[in-house]
Amino acid sequence: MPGTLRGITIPWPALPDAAGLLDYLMRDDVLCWVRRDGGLVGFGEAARFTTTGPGRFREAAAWWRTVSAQAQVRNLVQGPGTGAMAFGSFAFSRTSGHQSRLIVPSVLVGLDGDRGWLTYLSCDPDAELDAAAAEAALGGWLEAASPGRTRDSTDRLVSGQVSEQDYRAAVAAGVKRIERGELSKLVLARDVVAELSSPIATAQVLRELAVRYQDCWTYGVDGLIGSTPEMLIKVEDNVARARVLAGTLDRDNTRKLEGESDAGYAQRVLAGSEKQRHEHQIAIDSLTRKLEPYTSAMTSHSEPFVLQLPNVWHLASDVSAELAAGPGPAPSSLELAEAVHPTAAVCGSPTEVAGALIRELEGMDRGPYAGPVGWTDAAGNGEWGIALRGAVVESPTRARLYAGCGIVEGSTPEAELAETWAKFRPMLEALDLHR
Ligand SMILES: C=C(O[C@@H]1C=C(C(=O)O)C=C[C@H]1O)C(=O)O
Repeated sequence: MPGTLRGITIPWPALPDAAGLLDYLMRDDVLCWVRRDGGLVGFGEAARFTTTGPGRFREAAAWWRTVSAQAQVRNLVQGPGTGAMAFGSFAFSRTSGHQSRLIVPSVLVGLDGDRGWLTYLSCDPDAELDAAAAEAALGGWLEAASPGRTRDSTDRLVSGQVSEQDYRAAVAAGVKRIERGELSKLVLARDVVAELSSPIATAQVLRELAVRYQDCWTYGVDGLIGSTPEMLIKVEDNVARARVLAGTLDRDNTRKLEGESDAGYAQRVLAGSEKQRHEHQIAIDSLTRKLEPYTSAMTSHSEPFVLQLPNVWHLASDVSAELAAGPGPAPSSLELAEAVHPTAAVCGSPTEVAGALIRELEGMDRGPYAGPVGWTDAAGNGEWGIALRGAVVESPTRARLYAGCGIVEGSTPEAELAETWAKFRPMLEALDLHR
C-alpha cells in the first residue's frame, strides 16, 4: 500500500477557446479519457497498482477500495471524476502475462459540460496540497510539450504475431467449429506492428483520434492508446450504461446506390441483415445476462441503431440499468466491469468455449486489447470502455495494433480479414501509416 493519498479538487475554468480538454493532450506521457470536449486528462503518478491473472479485477478493486477509503481529499467540486480517482487498463485474458494496472495521477484536469475541475493528489506526507500548489503542479507539467512528428519514408508496417495467412486459417477453423455446433459466435483478432524511424508522437496521435473520432472515447493509459466506440460499462449515480456493438460495415468499400443515402445504405445492409442482427443479439444478450443480477430495472433500444464512424458503420445498442439497492453498497464500476467482461462482442458465445478457442486458434497474447480501459473514482463511479481500435506503444519507435472480428456461421476468411484492416484504419491514419 502507498502512504495515505491526500489531495485537493478545485473548480477549474473551462478553457476560453472551444478546444476543451484537447489543449491538455500535449505530452506523450499523458493519461487520458476524452470524448468530444469533455473527459479527464492526467499527469504524473501519485500511486500505482499492478497485477496479473484471474484475480486481477478483484485485487485492483480491493486495492482501490482501501486507498480511496483512506484518502483525504478536500473536494470543492463533487461529482463523478472529482476527488481521488485512478485510470486503469486490464488484460483481456486471465492467462495473459500483460500487467493490468490502476494509476492514480498526480494532477488531473476534468471537464463535464460546463463543470471543470483540477485535482492534485500525492502520497507524500510532506506535500503542500492547496489550490496554489495544484495550479503550480499543473503549470509544471504543461511547461514541456512533446514534439510532433511527420511521416518518414522509412516508417513501416510489418506483420505481427498473427500473419494475414494465419488469420484466414484461424477464421476458417473457427467457422468449422461453429458449424459443428460447439459455439454460436467467436471473436478472432490479429496484430500488426508499426515501426517508425523516430519516436511515436503519442500526444499528437491522441489529439488526432479525439478530433476525428468524436463519438468514440479516446484513451491513453501508460502506452495503451486508441479511440474506442464501445462502452463496456459506465456507472454514474447508481445507473449503469453500456453501448454494445456488433455488426460492421467498412465505409471505404461501400458503393452507395443511385438515389440512396449513405445512412440508408448502412441501415439496409447492416440492420436489414439476418446475419448481422443475429451476431448483434448474441452480444446484447451476453451483456444483459451478466448485468441482470446487479440491477432492478433495465432498458435497451428495442431496435439497434446504425453508429456512423469515419472508418466504419456499426450496429449499436445502448443499454441502461438502475443498480439494485441491495443490503451492501451498490457495485462499483470496477466490480461491474469484472462482471460483464468479456462480452460476446470481443470474445464470443458461450464465453468459456469461445475463450478456450481464442487461446487455441488465435495464437497471440491479446495483452490489454479488448480488455477494459478507463477510470474510477472513490465513489465507484467510472467509465470502462473496451480497448479497441488502439495500440500498445512497446518502445519509443514501435507500436502494436490489434483488431478483431466476430465470426458466426457464414463468415468468410477474406471478408473478416478485410474488416480487420478497416478497424486498424483509425490508428494507421493517426500514425500516418495508412496504406
Ligand atoms: C473486436 C473488435 O470489434 C468488435 C467487433 C465487431 C464486429 O465484429 O462487428 C464490432 C465492434 C466490436 O464489438 C475490434 O475492433 O477489434
